[in-house]
Amino acid sequence: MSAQLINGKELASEKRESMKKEVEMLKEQGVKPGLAVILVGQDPASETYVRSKHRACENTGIHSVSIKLPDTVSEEELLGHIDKLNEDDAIDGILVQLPLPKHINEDAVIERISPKKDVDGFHPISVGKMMIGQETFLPCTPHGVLEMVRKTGIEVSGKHVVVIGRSNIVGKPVGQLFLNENATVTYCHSRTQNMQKHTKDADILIVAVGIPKFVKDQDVKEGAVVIDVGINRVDGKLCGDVDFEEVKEVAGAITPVPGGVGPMTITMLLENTIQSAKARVRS
Ligand SMILES: Nc1nc2c(c(=O)[nH]1)N[C@@H](CN(C=O)c1ccc(C(=O)N[C@@H](CCC(=O)O)C(=O)O)cc1)CN2
Repeated sequence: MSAQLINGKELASEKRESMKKEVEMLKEQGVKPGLAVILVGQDPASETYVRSKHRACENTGIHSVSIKLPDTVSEEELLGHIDKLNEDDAIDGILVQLPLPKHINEDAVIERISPKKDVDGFHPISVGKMMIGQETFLPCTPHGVLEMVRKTGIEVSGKHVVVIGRSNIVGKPVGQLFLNENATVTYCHSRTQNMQKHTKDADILIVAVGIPKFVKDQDVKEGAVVIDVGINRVDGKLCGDVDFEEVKEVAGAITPVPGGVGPMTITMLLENTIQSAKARVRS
């Protein structure tokens, strides 16, 4: 393997150690950060992520509350739970695990969360502030990607960042965050013509397309940084959107799956919850 391995698990655990100290300091000021996680239905992957979020809170000293609702729950009942959490002074952050069942309007649910507690950074107010570079909660996966690149000592300013994918929770915001850091950003998606022409020109290639091993060695420039946001289960095994075995021979640095972006997603969620609790201290 020629590429440097960007170890998200290690970076995440370093960050969580310093977060523990921040939480201790907040507690000395009489504030225990609190996170509420709402899970609708029984999707096994979502259940795994929610369990990991609660475990991460517990290990960091953050109070966490779990609300589990059946997949038959009405949108109105779900919104009612959010209303109560918006008013709960012990809760600094609220998140609704996505995806939601089809009968529930995801946008309406996200918009019901108070922007002051929007630790997922998905509310239109948070998204708008991020776009114009104002301080706000940043979406966890995109922020985790930027943090990993920075911590690895990779310069972003002036670099060509190519994002494959344009979802609202990863593709679009990750490009915006890198643009805010003065990168030149290109988005590729299912209608992009001659995608390889773009990916081959990337200094930093971020892949969030949801197709197992979509990016091959011939798609990548020698020495490029490759960030794999994909989490796919193939024959019971986890793999990313990048063909790791091939691409590691060409890239300068690469994230693995598992152990790359995933653990950083949860770490940035903890950071947002602590940021929200600090705002509570100031108010
Ligand atoms: N409300 C939200 N819903 C969803 C988000 C989100 O940020 N907010 N993102 C994803 C799922 N997600 C967090 O919720 C998430 C995905 C993956 C991981 C992770 O640590 N993955 C591990 C592998 C774990 C496994 O499946 O065995 C890894 O990559 O090493 C954490 C969080 C969609 N929904």
